[in-house]
Amino acid sequence: MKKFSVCIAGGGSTFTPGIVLMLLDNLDKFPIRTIKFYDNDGERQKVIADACEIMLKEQAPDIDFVASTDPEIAFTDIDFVMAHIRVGKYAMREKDEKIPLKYGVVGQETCGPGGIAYGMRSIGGVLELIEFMEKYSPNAWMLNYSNPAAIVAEACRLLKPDSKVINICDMPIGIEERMAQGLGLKSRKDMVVRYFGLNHFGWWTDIRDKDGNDLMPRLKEHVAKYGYGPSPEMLEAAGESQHDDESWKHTFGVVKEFYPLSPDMLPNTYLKYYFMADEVVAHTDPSYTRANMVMDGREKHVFGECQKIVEKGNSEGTTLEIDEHASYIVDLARAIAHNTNERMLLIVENKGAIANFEPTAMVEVPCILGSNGAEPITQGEIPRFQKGLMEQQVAVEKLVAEAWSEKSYTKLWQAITLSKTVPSAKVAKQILDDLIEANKDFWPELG
Ligand SMILES: NC(=O)c1ccc[n+]([C@@H]2O[C@H](COP(=O)([O-])OP(=O)(O)OC[C@H]3O[C@@H](n4cnc5c(N)ncnc54)[C@H](O)[C@@H]3O)[C@@H](O)[C@H]2O)c1
Ligand SMILES: O=P(O)(O)OC[C@H]1O[C@H](O[C@H]2[C@H](O)[C@@H](O)[C@@H](O)O[C@@H]2CO)[C@H](O)[C@@H](O)[C@@H]1O
Ligand SMILES: [Mn+2]
Repeated sequence: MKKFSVCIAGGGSTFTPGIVLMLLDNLDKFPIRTIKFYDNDGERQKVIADACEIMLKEQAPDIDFVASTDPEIAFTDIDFVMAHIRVGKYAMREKDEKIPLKYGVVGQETCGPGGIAYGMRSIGGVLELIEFMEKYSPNAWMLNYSNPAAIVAEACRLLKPDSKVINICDMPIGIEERMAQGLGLKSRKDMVVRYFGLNHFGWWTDIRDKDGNDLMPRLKEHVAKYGYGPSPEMLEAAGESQHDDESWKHTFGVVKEFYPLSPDMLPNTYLKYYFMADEVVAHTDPSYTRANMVMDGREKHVFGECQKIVEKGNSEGTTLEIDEHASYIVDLARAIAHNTNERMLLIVENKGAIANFEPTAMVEVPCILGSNGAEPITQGEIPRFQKGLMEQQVAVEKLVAEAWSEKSYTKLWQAITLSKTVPSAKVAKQILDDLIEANKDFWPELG
């Protein structure tokens, strides 16, 4: 089998070690000859890279490894770029979350004004990665999961329409893993799903097993009681091994509050930021947001473990784990490399997949993925409620991409005003003006 060369862009990400371990665990399905890391922060990347180099030597000494801040070194002779950058890092995520909260508005990484601010930083970073890939490895594909994926995907459509980029989010995958567990299935892959929406803004309409049996009634019964959280029986059987993070536990469980709003479908968790905005704000500590939790939790853990590996010179006893959940990245790469025609939820241009929705919207729908890229599977017409919500949200996402490209203050003000999370144009302007000040090193100057 051909061996592939992979560049992980955002080598210094907290997700990099888990993804490297996952790639090592899948070498039989996706053989690798080279792994390169690219990051524009060499110091941050070095901690992760030095530890990963040790783990690679232990488990797969034949794989060449390079970590660099030089795009020519990192992007030359590459088959796949796996992109997970965070432009502005956690310091800017913290501002994205805290500035809207000052005005009583949801402060979140990808939803509302925080997601818009992050989008205005990410667009330039991701487009630059595409340019590096196309310059140094023109036949390569980019598998992008840098957030905010909805806005990044729209910017790719608008500004790099012919580039070989696949945009994907792991949230439906994470939720489907929980559904499968609840149903007692071995894997989420034992389910065939129909789903429609925008990224972090969608609904499952049909879920069946491989024999075509309808699984929705059992899932609905569970979600009505526990959201995507575990039932008491599941908790007892699994101990606390589910997702241990309190904040995620809450996000999965709280779905039961808004599921009855449209009980014919199963909603994505992040709809809580739109349907429960007031409660989310009321329950958020504006001086200690999710960014603080992640810096104190995942970032400290991953960087601490990497430092220990480097000091000891081996990975014995490390608590770094294979990110099983990220194996969808191998499925993606294999689908393109081996034309597996796998069915996956991807973020693609609508072009009629949702019949009664804007053809140029970047929607999240099941697709068949092969060596020519993604072919969306038609989801038919969607109801007025979801259509109305999605029309508002897609306009926000398109206005952000246009505001970045045209350097337009007015379009960005319109985008923030239009977000369902924001109460008025006046509040939108106050938030925008604070965000401009905080982002002056990252955003284009707006006129
Ligand atoms: N799509 C999904 O479902 C999904 C799931 C999980 C994480 N993510 C995304 O993955 C990314 C990484 O998350 P994290 O929490 O590990 O962040 P992180 O801050 O730990 O890592 C991001 C890395 O990107 C680097 N970086 C920033 N700008 C860059 C640029 N222009 N060029 C090259 N490198 C750059 C940073 O230096 C940093 O090392 C984020 O965008 C996050 O939102 C997406
Ligand atoms: O607040 P963070 O940094 O922990 O997570 C933000 C990301 O959350 C999503 O990924 C989740 C996934 O949905 C869930 O099932 C679980 O496994 O954790 C993941 C994050 O650790 C989301 O899809 C991303 O886009 C967010 O960036
Ligand atoms: Mn996501």
